[in-house]
Amino acid sequence: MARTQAQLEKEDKERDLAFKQALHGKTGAEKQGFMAMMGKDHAAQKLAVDSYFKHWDNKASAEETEETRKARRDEYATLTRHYYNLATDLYEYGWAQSFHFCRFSKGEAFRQALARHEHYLALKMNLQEGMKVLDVGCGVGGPAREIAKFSGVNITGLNNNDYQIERATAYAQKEGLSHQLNYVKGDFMQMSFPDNSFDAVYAIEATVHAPSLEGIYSEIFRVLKPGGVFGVYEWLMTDKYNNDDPHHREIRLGIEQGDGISNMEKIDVALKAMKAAGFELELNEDLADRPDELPWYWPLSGELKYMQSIWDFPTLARMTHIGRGIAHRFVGALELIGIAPKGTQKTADSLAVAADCLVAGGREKLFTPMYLMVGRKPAK
Ligand SMILES: CC(C)=CCC[C@@H](C)[C@H]1CC[C@H]2C3=C(CC[C@]12C)[C@@]1(C)CC[C@H](O)C[C@@H]1CC3
Repeated sequence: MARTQAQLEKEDKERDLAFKQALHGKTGAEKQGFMAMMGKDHAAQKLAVDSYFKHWDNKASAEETEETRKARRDEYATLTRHYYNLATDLYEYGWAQSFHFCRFSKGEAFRQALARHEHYLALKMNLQEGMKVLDVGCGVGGPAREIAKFSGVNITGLNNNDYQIERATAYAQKEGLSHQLNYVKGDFMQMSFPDNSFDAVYAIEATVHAPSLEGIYSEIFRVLKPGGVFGVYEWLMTDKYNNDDPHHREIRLGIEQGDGISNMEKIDVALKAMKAAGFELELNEDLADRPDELPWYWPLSGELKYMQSIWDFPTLARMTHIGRGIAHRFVGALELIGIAPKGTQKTADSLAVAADCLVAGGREKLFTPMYLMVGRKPAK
């Protein structure tokens, strides 16, 4: 079916900052994970919940229409911003400060594996000390801090969510990395940076939030200096994904709704988008296809037999069905008595659906969160 191009949403940075202040108050720099979740403004949280879930409630994959999907793409920026308004604390509580998946090696601790995935991208992009680098969709800055330490580069983190920027800024300060890192609020489809600004740009599991891959890759191409390099871990449906198969569609929609994604594409679309944007593709590989003994999705599958370090138990236990069940019911009870804001359990349950669909997508090889592409902007 022919697709109408998504409109870009009009930015309003003052409105977004005021909303961040209203919803998150002082939780941004002062509270962590679970405690931060309890400190939200209830009315503002309701607005974020309604604004996010209006795109998903009563819209099952079997009845999904192109109009429904277009409405999500048209509101990609608001949809993603509110998703992270709702999900950031849960991510930090139940995962880490690096919001991405990774490959796992035997004997390797969870955080070490996350960091290795970040180092691997820096290596493949050949990042060198002193380079001016852009991190597109930087989350709370876990990867930027690691890559800044690993490669000695200076990184600008771009993010459309003020709450994440506040947290990323506080973490950078705490780790004494403020001289190498700075954060900018903005929509990655319409960046405020001039043409030819950066030596390198990377995006770790972030550009999937764009309404169009060609749109985001073209914008990245624009801000890269000639000869500059772009490296990305992309979330994509594989060639095995069949859009006419109801089971496949259910998995894709489950991932999209629980992960704030307006439109997830297949591998061939991403490859064409890189070319159309003007990149010379130097590397493309689905890292999920490597014959690893420990699959990338295992922490979400709750298979603790794969755990490599006993010190990981407190984090990994939270991701199991039991761990999730206890935490989600607990926040549900707090919601009932008015301590947690309304919608906390709904958000957590939606993440749990996403987790199951991510695992199913991984097991059935329908989905990858680590399609690696490295492209270069021609020097002339
Ligand atoms: C959304 C994108 C593009 C990237 C984020 C990838 C992952 C870091 C997240 C995807 C699903 C998330 C879930 C959790 C943490 C972060 C993810 C793995 C939880 C484990 C957080 C704690 C909750 O109780 C359950 C969540 C399940 C999904």
